[in-house]
Order: sequence, then structure tokens, then C-alpha cells
Amino acid sequence: MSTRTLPNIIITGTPGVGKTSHCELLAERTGLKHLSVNDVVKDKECHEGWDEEYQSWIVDEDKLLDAIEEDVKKGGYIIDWHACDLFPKSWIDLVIVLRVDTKALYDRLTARKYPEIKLQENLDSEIMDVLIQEARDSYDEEIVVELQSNDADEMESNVERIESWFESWKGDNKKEGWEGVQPINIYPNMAPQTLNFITGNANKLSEVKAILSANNISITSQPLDLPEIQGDLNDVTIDKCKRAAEIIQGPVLVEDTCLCFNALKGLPGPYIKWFLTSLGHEGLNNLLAAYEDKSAQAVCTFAYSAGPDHEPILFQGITDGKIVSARGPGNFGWDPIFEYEGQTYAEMEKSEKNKISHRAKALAKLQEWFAKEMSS
Ligand SMILES: O=P(O)(O)OP(=O)(O)OP(=O)(O)OC[C@H]1O[C@@H](n2cnc3c(O)ncnc32)[C@H](O)[C@@H]1O
Ligand SMILES: [Mg+2]
Repeated sequence: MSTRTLPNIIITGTPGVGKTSHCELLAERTGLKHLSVNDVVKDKECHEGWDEEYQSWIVDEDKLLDAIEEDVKKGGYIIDWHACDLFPKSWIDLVIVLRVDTKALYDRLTARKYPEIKLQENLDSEIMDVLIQEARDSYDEEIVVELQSNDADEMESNVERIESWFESWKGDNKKEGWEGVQPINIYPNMAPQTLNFITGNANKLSEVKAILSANNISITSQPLDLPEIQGDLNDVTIDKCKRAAEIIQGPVLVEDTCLCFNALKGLPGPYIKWFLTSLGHEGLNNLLAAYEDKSAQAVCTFAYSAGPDHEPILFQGITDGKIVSARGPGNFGWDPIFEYEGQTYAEMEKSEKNKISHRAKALAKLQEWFAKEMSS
């Protein structure tokens, strides 16, 4: 784990994809330093000579790593290079692989007057996904991101996205010494969406915002006091969604959370809010006193309606856990008594809970649906 206070980003891709333009713009916006490996190879002579056929330096990778190690380890660099597998995993926080259509790449490389053999090899490499494979083989999957780079608009939105990743990386690092990385937008081709999340629950709202923060969905919110009918959970949520759309006269998102004890055949389920208020954490534990089986499911159901005349669509996420005596801060509902893999939700870092929670899983489905919907 690193002790960097600023992240290191690799921007890679076949020659001609737009690495340097991305790096320069990003450096300007973030204050991170643009590290052109090309220049280092040239200036610090990290090569074994010039290849006439390819019209390029034959890089000495060991020398190159020695030349940049001291600086890069401090953090704050955007590394601009058409290979990424040489940089040690521990140096790197995010790997962006830029992609471009073959036609555009052909035009860019011919404009650079690349020798035929180099032109062909690079086109092949792009078509064969060589660099994205190399990136995926060399780094953890969640830090490797593929972005399209065919025109200025795409570059602008890519840079914006990396910038917001950078902001959240810094924020989290400062706040809780977090050494991992935030997920970045995994649906880069999706048009930006704003959803009106109708909830009276501030904790839910902040989790939903945190989980969606890297993506193209932003959240506005309005509290409405909606009566919740009793019955099957899905009916409760569908009904709530329809009423909200009716009142708002527009698109809305609502959510309901259930906590289901397996020994009690799914109860309290949708009645958890009422049980929690009347019995508290200890009372909820007592409900299971007579049973050996303490397992439970946290179930989150989002319903989205495009407006009053539209049927709500449901997205559900389930996380399995166990009911235990309360541990950890009691800020949010039943978080202290729901244990997942040895830790209660309340004991986890927010960012950890937001990776595995019932809510995160439901939101992943919601995003997938939006991404498909918006690109078709
Ligand atoms: O306005 P809405 O969105 O309906 O918000 P609510 O607070 O009424 O929420 P629910 O009807 O879904 O009731 C679920 C109960 O479970 C609690 N809860 C929901 N998500 C939780 C989570 O991730 N961790 C712990 N408690 C949670 C919440 O505080 C409620 O007491
Ligand atoms: Mg409610």
C-alpha cells in the first residue's frame, strides 16, 4: 500500500490515440505533472540506440525505471507512454487505456508519416486490443479503465471524468487515509442523467450519491412523505414510485430497504423500520434468541419511473449477513447489527460498505439499465 498523498495515473494506448493531449489537458486542470516517457528516454538516454526501421528509440526499461523511480514514488504524475506493463503495480493508482477507431488512427498515423511497417503494426495492435490486454494483465481490474478518444468532445469528457476521479481520490485519502481507489465511470458512453431520488432518509441519500459519484448519474432529491402500503415488498416499492411520479409529474427514483431474518421466514422484511423504532438493536437480536440461525438478508429495491404514465422498473440488490449484538457507530439504521464477513456495516469504512452493500448491488443494476437505455 502506498503512502502517496497524490495519485499516479498512466495514460496509455497505441501511438496516435491522443495520450499527450489528454495528459497535457489533465495536467493543466489538476496540477499533476505530465511525465512524457518519450522525453525521459531521450533526455536521460535510457535507450540502446535508434531503430532506423521503426524510427524510434530502443528503450532500456531498467534505465528508464531507475531514472523516474525517485520522483514517481512520491506521487502526482501522469505517465504518458504506449506501454504500461513495465511500471510496478505499487506505483500506480489508475490506468487509462485510450481507444480509437481504426479509420481515425490510420489518418493520424499517416499524418505523422510513420514508416509503413510501424503504421501496420500499430493498427494491428489497436485492432487486437493489445494494450488493454496488457493493462488488464498487469494491474488490478478495478483500476484499469478503457475510454474512447475519437474526437475533441470525447477528450473533454474523458478529462472531466479523470478529474473527478482525482478529486474523490484526494478527498478520501485525506478523510480516512484510504489507500485504494474509487471506482471510475464504467459506462463512459452513457449520456449524463439526473435522477430525482425521493426519500426522507438522509443516510440513504448520501450513500446513493457516494456510490454514483464517479458516474454519469447525478442525484437531486426531494423528501415526500409517502404512505407505504403493506404487503409484498415489490408492491410497496412500486406503489410508492407511482405516487411519487404522480406528485412530481416527472421522472422519479425511490427506494425501499428490507431486513429479512431467515429463521423468521423473511420477517421483519418491509416492516424493519417499524421494528427498529419500537424494539431497537437489542430487541431485534432478541427476536432471534430462540433460533440457532442468525443469518439475514439485506434487500434494497429501487424503483424508477419515467413519469406518471410509466410503469415503474425495479432494481434489486441483496447482501447476505448475520444478525449480531450492536458494534460500531450507530448512525444509520440497523448497520451496527448486520455483520458481513466479520465486520458489521457500521464498523466498515463507508467506501467499503458501498462496494458490497445491498444498495450498491441494486445501483449497479440500475446503472447498467440506464447505460443500455441511453445508448440504444
Ligand atoms: O423515505 P424512504 O426512502 O422510504 O426512507 P425510510 O427511512 O423510510 O426507509 P425504508 O422505508 O426503506 O425503511 C428501511 C429501514 O431500514 C433502515 N435502513 C435502510 N438502509 C439501511 C442500511 O443500508 N443500513 C442500515 N439501515 C438501513 C432505514 O433507516 C429504515 O429504518
Ligand atoms: Mg420509508
